[in-house]
Formats: sequence, structure tokens, C-alpha cells
Amino acid sequence: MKKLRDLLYKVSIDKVVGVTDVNVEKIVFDSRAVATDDVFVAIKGTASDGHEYIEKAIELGARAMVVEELPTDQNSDVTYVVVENSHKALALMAANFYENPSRDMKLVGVTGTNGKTTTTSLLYQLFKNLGYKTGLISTVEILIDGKSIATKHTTPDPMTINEHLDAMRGAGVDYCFMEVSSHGIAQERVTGLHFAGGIFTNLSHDHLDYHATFAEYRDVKKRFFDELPATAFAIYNKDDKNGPVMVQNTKAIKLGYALKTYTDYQAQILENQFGGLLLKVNGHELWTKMIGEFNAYNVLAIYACAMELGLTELEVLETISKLDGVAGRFQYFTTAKSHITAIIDYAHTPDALKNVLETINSIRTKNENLITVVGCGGDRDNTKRPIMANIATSLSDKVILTSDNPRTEDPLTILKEMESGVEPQNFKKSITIADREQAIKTAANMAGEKDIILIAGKGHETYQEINGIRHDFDDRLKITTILNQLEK
Ligand SMILES: CC(=O)N[C@H]1[C@@H](OP(=O)(O)OP(=O)(O)OC[C@H]2O[C@@H](n3ccc(=O)[nH]c3=O)[C@H](O)[C@@H]2O)O[C@H](CO)[C@@H](O)[C@@H]1O[C@H](C)C(=O)N[C@@H](C)C(=O)N[C@H](CCC(=O)O)C(=O)O
Ligand SMILES: Nc1ncnc2c1ncn2[C@@H]1O[C@H](COP(=O)(O)OP(=O)(O)OP(=O)(O)O)[C@@H](O)[C@H]1O
Ligand SMILES: N[C@H](CCC[C@H](N)C(=O)O)C(=O)O
Ligand SMILES: [Mg+2]
Repeated sequence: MKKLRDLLYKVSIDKVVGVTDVNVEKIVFDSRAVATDDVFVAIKGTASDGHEYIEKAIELGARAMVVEELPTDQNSDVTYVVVENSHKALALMAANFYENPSRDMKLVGVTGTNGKTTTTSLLYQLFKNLGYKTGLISTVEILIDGKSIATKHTTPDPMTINEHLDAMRGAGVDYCFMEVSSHGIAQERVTGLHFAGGIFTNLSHDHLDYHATFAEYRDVKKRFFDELPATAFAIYNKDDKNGPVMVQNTKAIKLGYALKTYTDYQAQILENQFGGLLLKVNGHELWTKMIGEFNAYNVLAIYACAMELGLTELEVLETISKLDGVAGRFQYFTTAKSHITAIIDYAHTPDALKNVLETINSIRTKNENLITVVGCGGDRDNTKRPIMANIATSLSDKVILTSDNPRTEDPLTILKEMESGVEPQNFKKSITIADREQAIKTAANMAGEKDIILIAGKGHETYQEINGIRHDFDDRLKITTILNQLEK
């Protein structure tokens, strides 16, 4: 039991009706999860308004309401706290509820359009391999010093974040690396967390269904840096034109990283092949298993972060060279007989797809054909669909357009939107097969000796989501099984 008054510490309150000296069991923002003695936070969402469920929450036993607007019918047994912003109130209350676990460890947040999962997962591996107790909050999973917990969001809601940080504190975690998505910042999911540092990877087209314009999307990301404390570091990609914008108004210590511009942390690519990257970092040669220029940025960012957290340079360089890749990010294998290479990559934005295709093109030889299988998710930014099909057909020899989590949309409508982006000279390169398994089978059948198949968009995902149901589907399993059968 906690006192409501203690949970409200730092919350910007307009008015209180009733007493705050009451005990509450837990903080809930979904009326369907309310139980006796909870405090219900009413949030105005994208689909509905939590204020409509206040009565329901009271029926289920809630004793206190945190609201932006007072209901006309008030219940005299209930306390109403009117706040300026319910999202912010929820986040601050969640941190108070769990007694600010983020203050008891070094928490680093990574934001940007692409590379968040890669960067946070590499940081997790690096620190863990160096013997530190480490935590991770990512799209793929939450890790508490080796213990994996399934997750549905990239950046979970504030109660979930603080609950996991609390468990990390209990496990003696010293460092935690977390992804900070634009939805997470916009909905204040990370408000009230104490960050030791932040990292900006890059900014390109995504989520323009949720954020009205690109400028709004950029400014939401920037807010994360605006709110870092003066004691924190802000490591930013200086080669990205939005990098300097991100840190323009931050109080944190600004540190740039770049391959092409003069700045605090610089690297050069000496070699870039299927086996990995050879970099020159701060005068040292660094070999890494990660592939492609974009991964040179990710590796440089984690090196900069480790340096800012006070680790020893040589130890860090040596450990980075041993790190494995990240699940579903440029994960690849080559078959034994026909030497076909299959690459599974989570590229689900135009920029990521372009980077992955350019990376493959820069390392393949002329007689190795590139066959790309790609789709675009339903109920997500539809403006990226023609662009991704255009990129795929411009940079591959053959493309199979297919489905990627249609959700509640008709897959054929999504595919029509993708097809509209294919240029006439590339019509012959492209076919559409809505069934993803058939699309992968067709790619495997098309592939000749030494050809390369890229399956983009789903990476680590183990499902295909259709009308609210997640059906088992793993690109990695499908392509391995199909290619192995063909080689028998
Ligand atoms: C668009 C979006 O981000 N939606 C998130 C948001 O829901 P919402 O604002 O739509 O909520 P709503 O349905 O309008 O309801 C408003 C309020 O009423 C409450 N309610 C609703 C019904 C009811 O009966 N009783 C009740 O109390 C709800 O709990 C909520 O508090 O707040 C919910 C609670 O935290 C989230 O679960 C939900 O994520 C949805 C499922 C989602 O798909 N989000 C994705 C887009 C997302 O957040 N993605 C980013 C990563 C993107 C990237 O990869 O870059 C992420 O961080 O995961
Ligand atoms: N630094 C980078 N710059 C550009 N593209 C990248 C970078 N790192 C990874 N990618 C590409 O983007 C894809 C997604 O990478 P990753 O999962 O690390 O990004 P993310 O930011 O976590 O994405 P999400 O928003 O879905 O959480 C990768 O599979 C790869 O194709
Ligand atoms: N976190 C991203 C992942 C997209 C992955 C892709 N497979 C899709 O379903 O669109 C989102 O929810 O928008
Ligand atoms: Mg991610």
C-alpha cells in the first residue's frame, strides 16, 4: 500500500477534490484492469478517452481518480486529482510508486528511426561480457541480467518500465540500455526516468500516420534530449543532418560521432565485407562481425557510450570485436551446395531498406543476383509503401512484393499501394504474391548458384498478424526449411 499523496510528488496539480491521505494498492490506466483500492488515471488516447471509464473504475473499487477534467457527477467516497497532463502524471506516479529505480543504476536511452534495437542490444552484450550486471528494454525482449521477458512494445507504458527497472535494481543491475520510441516520448512513457545518457542514431521517414508532419516527428525525438539533465551525456550522429538539431537545446554534455565529419568520436571504414567490418577508431583497428556502413555507426555509438560511462578503451575494443549480431538484423546463412545466401533483416522503413540493399550491393559480385522479398505492415504509415517498393525494385534484380502483418487491412490494398511506386523500367523485375510463405518459396526457387535472397521487414518476429490474431510465422525458419529441402 502506498499513500496517494506520496505518489503525486512532482505532479503538476490544478485541483484536488477529496483527501490525498488515502492508501492505494496500485496505479491503473485501463479501467478493465482496476481492482479494489487502486488509483485510476484517465488518459485521452488515440482511440478513446479514459475519462469515459471513470464510473466503471469506481464500480470495480478504485478509490482515487487522476483526471484532466472533473466529471460532473462526483462520488463523495472518491478523491479526484485534476492534473494538467494525465500522461505525465501517470509517468511521474509510476516512478514514485516504484521509488525511482532509474536513479539506482545508469540508464541510457537510445532514440532515432533505425538502429535502436541494434545499438541497445550491442551495448547490453558489451557490458554483460565485461562482467557488469546489465538490463535491456528493447523491441525484441526485456533482459534482466540474462533473464528474458517477452514484450509487446519498443518502449512500454510507464508502470511496466518502472516495474522492470525495479526488478533490475533488485537483481543488482548497474547499467540498463533502453529504446526510446517516438510514440514513447509523445505519450510521456519515459517522463520521470533519470537518464545517465542518451544516444541519437538517425532520423528518416517513419510513423507519419501518427505524427502529423516530419517536423513534428523530429521535434518529438528532440524533446528526449531537451529533457536530459545537465549531468547526462548526449551522444549524437553528426553525419545525420538532424543530429545537431537533436542536441540544440539540451543541458546534457554533447558528444558527436561520425564517419564523415570532424567530431568527438570518429571512425573510418577500412573494409566492409560479408564477414564483417574493419574500422579505424581513435587510432585503433577494430574488427567487428557487424555488416554494412550503418552498422559502423551503431558500433561507433556503442564505443562512444562505453567511453562516456568510463570503461577502459582497450578492453572495450577487444570485447566489441567478439560481439555477435542481433536477432533478425542482417542475420544470414549460406547453403552448403549451391552457396545461396539468405539474409533476414528487420528493415521496415525506406531508409533501412535502402541501407541494407546498398550494403548487399557494395559487397556482392556481378554474377550474384539479388532477390528481395518485402512487404509493408497494415494499420501503419501508408505513405512509405510506394517508396519501399520503389527502393526494392531499383536496388535488386528481382523483387517479390508480399504481406507483412496486414493487421486489419486488406493485404491486396497494401500491395496495390506498394506497386504504385514501381517505375515502368522495373515492372519486369517485380511480382506480387500476397501469401508470404509462397513468396519466400518462389524466391528460393528463383535463386541460382551463389545468388542472394533478402527477406525484409519482419526480422526477429515470429508471427504474422492478421485481424488481431498472431499466426506463427518466422522468416528465418521458413527460408531455412525451404532451402534445405531444395538442396536435398
Ligand atoms: C497509437 C498508440 O501508441 N497507442 C498506445 C496508447 O493507446 P491509445 O492512446 O490508443 O489508447 P486508447 O485505446 O485510445 O484508450 C485511451 C485510454 O483509455 C483507456 N481505456 C480504454 C478502454 C476501456 O475500456 N477502458 C479504459 O480505461 C486505455 O487504457 C487508455 O489509457 O496507449 C496504450 C497504453 O499504453 C498502448 O498500448 C497503445 O499502443 C498500441 C497498442 C500500439 O500499437 N502502439 C504502437 C504504435 C507503438 O507504441 N509503437 C512504438 C514503437 C514504434 C517504433 O517501432 O518505432 C512502441 O514504443 O512500441
Ligand atoms: N544505424 C542505422 N542506420 C540505418 N539503418 C539501420 C541502422 N541500424 C540498423 N538499421 C536497419 O534498420 C533495421 C532495424 O534496425 P533496428 O531494429 O536496430 O532499429 P529500431 O530503431 O530498433 O527499429 P524499431 O523502430 O522497429 O524499434 C535493421 O534491420 C537494419 O536494416
Ligand atoms: N515497431 C514497428 C515495427 C514494424 C514491423 C513490421 N513488420 C510491421 O509490422 O509493420 C511498428 O509497430 O510499426
Ligand atoms: Mg527497435
